[in-house]
Order: sequence, then C-alpha cells, then structure tokens
Amino acid sequence: MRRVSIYDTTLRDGTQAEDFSLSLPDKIRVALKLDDLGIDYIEGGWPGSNPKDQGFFEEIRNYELKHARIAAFGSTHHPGTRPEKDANLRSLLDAKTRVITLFGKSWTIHVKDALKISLERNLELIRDSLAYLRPHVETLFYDAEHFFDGFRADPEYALTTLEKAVEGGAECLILCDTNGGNLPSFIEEAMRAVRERFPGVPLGIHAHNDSDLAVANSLKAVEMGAVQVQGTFNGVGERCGNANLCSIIPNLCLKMNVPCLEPDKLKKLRAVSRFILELANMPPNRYQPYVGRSAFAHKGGVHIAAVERNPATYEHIDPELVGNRRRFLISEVSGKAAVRYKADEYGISLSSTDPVALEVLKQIKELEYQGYQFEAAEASFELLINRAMGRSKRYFELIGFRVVDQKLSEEEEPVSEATIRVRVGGQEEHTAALGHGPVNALDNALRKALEKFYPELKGVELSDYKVRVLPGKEGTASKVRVLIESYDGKEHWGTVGVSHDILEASWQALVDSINYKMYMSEKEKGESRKDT
Ligand SMILES: CC(=O)SCCNC(=O)CCNC(=O)[C@H](O)C(C)(C)COP(=O)(O)OP(=O)(O)OC[C@H]1O[C@@H](n2cnc3c(N)ncnc32)[C@H](O)[C@@H]1OP(=O)(O)O
Ligand SMILES: CC(=O)C(=O)O
Repeated sequence: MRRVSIYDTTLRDGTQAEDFSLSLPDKIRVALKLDDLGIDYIEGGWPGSNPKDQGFFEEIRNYELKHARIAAFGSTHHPGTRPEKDANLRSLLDAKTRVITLFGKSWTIHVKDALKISLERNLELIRDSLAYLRPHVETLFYDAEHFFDGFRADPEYALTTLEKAVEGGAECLILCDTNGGNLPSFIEEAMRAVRERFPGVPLGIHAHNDSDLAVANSLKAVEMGAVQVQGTFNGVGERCGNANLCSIIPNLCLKMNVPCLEPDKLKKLRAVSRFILELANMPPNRYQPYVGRSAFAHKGGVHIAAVERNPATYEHIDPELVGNRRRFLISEVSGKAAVRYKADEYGISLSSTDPVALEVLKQIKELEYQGYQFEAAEASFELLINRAMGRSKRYFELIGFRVVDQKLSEEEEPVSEATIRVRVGGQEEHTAALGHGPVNALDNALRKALEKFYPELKGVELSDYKVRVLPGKEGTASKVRVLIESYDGKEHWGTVGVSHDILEASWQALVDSINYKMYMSEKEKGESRKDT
C-alpha cells in the first residue's frame, strides 16, 4: 500500500497567519507533540528570518525525537551574490537539520516583478542553491512556489524550473498553490504534465486555502501520485490559511486507504489540534470538520432518533477514531428521543413515551420560543427535567434584592453594590457585596449569603457571562438572554435566563447555577455513601 508523508509547517507557514504566534518554548512543545503523533516532517521555521527561529533549531537538537525529522526552510540564494556567500543558505546549514526545504520561483511574473531578474538567472538560482546545499544535508526538498499559477502562465518555463531543481539534487518536488486560487481540475491537469515530464521523481503538494479548496486540492494531488502533503494544524497560515492537516490526515487514513499515521495515533488528532490552539491562545472553531466540538453534534430530532438506532445514519465516521465524541443537543428542534437520551446521560431513566418526556419536550419548545436556549445551558435543562419529575429541591428562598450602580464623576469607574435577603430553612440572611458591575455584585452578594449554609459554594466561580439581545422589540426594550458558565475547579456547567430586564435574566441563570451545584454535590455525596 502506498504511504504518504505528512509534512507539517505549522511552526513556519502557520506562524505567517494573522494572530497566530508561538513563543520559542511553545514551538518546542508543539514539535514534541507532533512527533508524538507520528508526523513525518516538522518544518521548524526559516533560520535566516529571526532569532526565535534560529533558537528553535538550536534548542530542538537537545531532544531525541521518536519519529519526526526537523526541516529548515529558506529561499534560493540572493540574485546579487553566489551560493557560498549567501547568508540565507549559510543559516540553513547552520540550523544543522537532517532536512532542508528550499523554495524557488516558478512563475514568470514573480521572476520579473518580484525578483526583478531574468528568467535564465532564476534557473541558475534554483539549480546552484540546491547543488550547493546537496552534499551537506541528508534530505533536500524543493518547494516550487506558485507552481500552478506559473504552469498556467508559461507551462514550459514552470517545468524547466523543476528540471533545474532535479539537476540541483532535490529529492522531492513539492508543487505549491501559493495563492490558493486553483481548482482541483487544474491541479490534476498540471500534475499529469509534471508526472509525464519527470517519471519516477517523487512529488508533493503545498496548498493554500484562498478558494476554500486547499484540502480538496491536496487530496487531488495524492490521487495524482503525490507522496508528500504539506499543511498546518487547524489550517492556520498566511491569509486564509494552509491546507488543514486535521482534515487531510483522517481523509487519507479513513477515506482513501492511504496510511499516514499509525491507527492508534489518529485518536490523538483532536487533542493535538486543541493543544496547539491553547498554546497560541486562539479560540477553537467549533464547526471544524473531524475535530471541532460540533463535528458530531446532532440537533434535529429526526437525526438524534436515527443516530441512536444506528450512528452511521448521520455520521460519516465514528467520532472516536479521531478522538472526538458524539453529542446530542437539546433545542426546539428536538424530539422525544433526544429528551430520553439526555435524561439517560444524567442518570435519569425515562422512556420516550413517558409523560414526563412529553412534558419536558413541550416546555423546551415553549421556552425556546420565549428566547431560552439550552444547547449551552445543559445544567438548566437537567434542572428542568428534575422539576418535571417532581424531584427538584429548593435550597433557598429569595426575600428580595436591590442593586445600585453609582457613577460619581466622568473620570471615575462606576461602583456596583448589591444587597440581598434570603431564607434558608427557617433562617434569614441579609448581606451586601460590591462587584465589578451589577451582575458581579449580585453574584457576590448571593454567594456570600449562602456560603454559610453551603460551604461547597466557596469554590464556585463565574467563568463566562454572555448577553444576547433577542429579536423583537426595538433597542433597549428587547428581551435579553443571559448565558452563564460556572466552574468549581473540576467541572464547567452552563445555565440560562431570559427577561426584558438584564438583572432578572442574570438572576435566573445565577440561581440555576447555584441550584445545579448543590444538586450535583448531593448527588456525589449520595453516590459516595452508596460506595462505602
Ligand atoms: C510563499 C512563502 O510563504 S515564502 C516564505 C515567506 N515567508 C517570509 O517572508 C517570512 C520570513 N521572512 C523574513 O524574515 C524576511 O523577509 C527575510 C529575512 C527572509 C528577508 O528580509 P529582507 O532581506 O529584509 O527582504 P524582504 O523581506 O524585503 O524580502 C524581499 C527580498 O527577498 C528576495 N527574495 C524573495 N524571494 C526570493 C527567492 N526565491 N530567491 C532569492 N531571493 C528572494 C527578494 O529578491 C528581495 O531582495 P531585495 O530586496 O534585495 O531585492
Ligand atoms: C512555499 C510556500 O510556503 C508556498 O508556496 O506557499
């Protein structure tokens, strides 16, 4: 079976993306993670570019990699000098990597307008730079920048640049769709011509995503015989990004029967994708194929009912193969099967025909019509099921609250203060607290009042707070939906509130958050009592 090598350029082309930057220690951590995953080549940077990239190549030598080979990237030598005098080629050799990848120009407008040299001189640059590096490095790759655009403009010249690369000693010709503007049909046409001209020379592909086709173009190239695919994790890269390895790898392994990772490693794909985003402090794209949080999230009632019977009805692969998981979302488009499934997840046994399931379904549809949403507020949904089953418990009773927001001068920040009275059992508690804004003040006052009775609330914090104005009445008279995420050091949970009054909506979500924490604590205690 033909194997395709994966060449990762997250640390080089990936860092050419807007808002994607990694420190030197983080670049090392990413390289080790990619090695552990079984990536064949890791392009660490352009050593002639900046001290961080130089530092990477010095530092990575201290690690013994299990599988990957580190590649240094750079351009052909400067037109105004000779290879042996060129600082860029020198820094490539100084990087002391087992692999060097050199890029050169294939497109006549680049030679004439970007380099401002003759077409003949560019051919010399390519051949002489590679020939100079050849004796000093184990593996030498050639990235033919803008190959496909160059081939469209002047096929013979583009093919001649490849000829010079082969003469210079390149072992693999990587054809680049640098501007990301080509369609799979053209990739096929150009690659057929390259194959005919260079029979037996290994080919690779490096595609950008400006037409949203980088993955498709990379797979087409593999169909046409490419044995190396270059790309980045999560598709980060210059402009619209590079070909996304998080899609290419599973497509090759699972759809095209072209192995490129060990089967047990594929399960780590999602974790590696997340790890890199975390280090770069970038939010994950929940809709990302294969590895996104929503990639196997089912919402339509008909879908959920069918997936429960046979997951293949609405899933193209088993999510666990790439380390992802199936999720069923509760919403107004749910049906009985979704409610029963969710109840089951919470340890509540319900049949689809149980009147409670039908009541819960009716309530969800009504509440969503009012503006509630339970997809990100599963804790509120679980409490709703408990209420419908007559199992909910009241942990406190509100006697009243007042929130005051004072701004005393233009220069000063406003001060928010909340006072609250609650009753727990027969006991009344009256507290006040300040906060960064009225909701924070109310949250602080409520927790201060309750912590005396429920010490477990001390560890709970509000980790996210979102307000959304709902369509309906104009401007400030509209209803708002508040989604709160809470965290107790172990778990996150989401709750929701809706009202015309932002404080009332926040209050509903806060109360659900506290009730949920208390309910879970009791559930845990019950379970640990059962265990002992
Ligand atoms: C398609 C790709 O992704 S290619 C990689 C692109 N990545 C990057 O550019 C990131 C790293 N780059 C850098 O740090 C800097 O641009 C450097 C260090 C490489 C060069 O910096 P500078 O010397 O200041 O030049 P500058 O950034 O203006 O780039 C233009 C120079 O590169 C030269 N150049 C560009 N491509 C090539 C090539 N294939 N072969 C030889 N020289 C080249 C140009 O001739 C020009 O030189 P000139 O100004 O003497 O005419
Ligand atoms: C080499 C490279 O990064 C490109 O052509 O896009």
